[in-house]
Amino acid sequence: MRYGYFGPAGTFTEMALLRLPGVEDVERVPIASVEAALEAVRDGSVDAAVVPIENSVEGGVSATLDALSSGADLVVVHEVLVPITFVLAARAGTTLADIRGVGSHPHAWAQVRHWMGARLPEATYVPCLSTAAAAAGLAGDDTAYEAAVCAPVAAQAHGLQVLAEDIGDNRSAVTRFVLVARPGRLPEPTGADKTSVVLFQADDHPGGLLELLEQFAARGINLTRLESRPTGDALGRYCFSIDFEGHVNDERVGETLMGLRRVCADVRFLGSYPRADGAVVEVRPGTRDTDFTAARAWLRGLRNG
Ligand SMILES: O=C(O)C(=O)Cc1ccccc1
Repeated sequence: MRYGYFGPAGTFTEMALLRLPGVEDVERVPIASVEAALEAVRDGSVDAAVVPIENSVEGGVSATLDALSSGADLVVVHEVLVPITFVLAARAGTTLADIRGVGSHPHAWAQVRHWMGARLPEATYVPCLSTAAAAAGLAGDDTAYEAAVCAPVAAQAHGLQVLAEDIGDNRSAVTRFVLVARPGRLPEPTGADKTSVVLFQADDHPGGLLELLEQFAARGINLTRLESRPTGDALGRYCFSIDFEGHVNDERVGETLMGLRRVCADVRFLGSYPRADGAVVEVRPGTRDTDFTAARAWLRGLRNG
C-alpha cells in the first residue's frame, strides 16, 4: 500500500499518518499540498492520503473541505486526532532580536498569534506550504524569514536551534486528520462511528438550512461539525459540510440520508468511519435500528390490509 500525505517529512500530517494502524507496511509518499495529495488518490498514484481537516482552535481546513466537495468522489475511511505542539526554530546562532520574518503554514500561524504579538510584535509572517517546508527552508541560507513555527521533530530533522518551546496560544490544541480513499468497501460499523456529507441545495430560500437540520433532528442524530463553504458559483451560494454521529448502515442514518436526498439538489457522501475518540454513539429512544424496522413492518401491514 502507498499512502500519500501532506508533506514534506516532519509535518503534523506525517505524525497523524504514523498513528494509523498497520502503518509499518505502508509506503509513505510526501505531497506538497492538500489538493495534490487528494488528486493523487483520484488518479491512482497512491492508494489513500492523509490530510488535515479540522482544528480545535482554527476550525475547518478550507483547502481540504473544498477539495473533497468537488471533483471525483472520495471517502474518508479513518480519522486521527493529534495534539499539536509548536516550537520557534531558527539557524544556530540566531537570537530573538535577529528575527524579522517568521515562516509557517497559515494554520500554525493562526495558533501562535498571541505569542508572536507578545514576544515578536514586529515580525512579519511569511506563508509557507507547510510547517515542515518552513523548517526545511531554514536548512538553506536564502529565506525571506529567520525563524519557523513547526513541530519539534521538524526542527530536529533540519538541525535547527529551538528558540522557544510550546508556543501555541492554546495548549490543548488538537487537529483532526483523515485518511481519504477512492470509494470502495466501507469500514464496518463499530457503534462509535461518524459520517460526513456535503449538502447542496437547489436554491436559496427562507428556512433552507432548517430544512436540512430537521432531517437530522427527526432521527435523533447529533452533528459534530457544520460549516458553510462557498460553492464558487456566485456570491451568496453556499454548500454545507457536515459530520454527524452514526454509520451509513444504521437505519436512522439511512433514513436521514434519504430525507436529505429528497430535499437537496445533491448530497455528496464522504464516508462512514470509526471515531478517533472511540466515543460510543448514544442512540435516542425511538431511533434504534429495531424501531425503524418495526415501524416499517407496521406500515407494510397497513398497506396489506
Ligand atoms: O504544516 C503542517 O505541518 C501540517 O500538517 C498542517 C498543519 C498546520 C498546523 C497545525 C496542524 C496541521
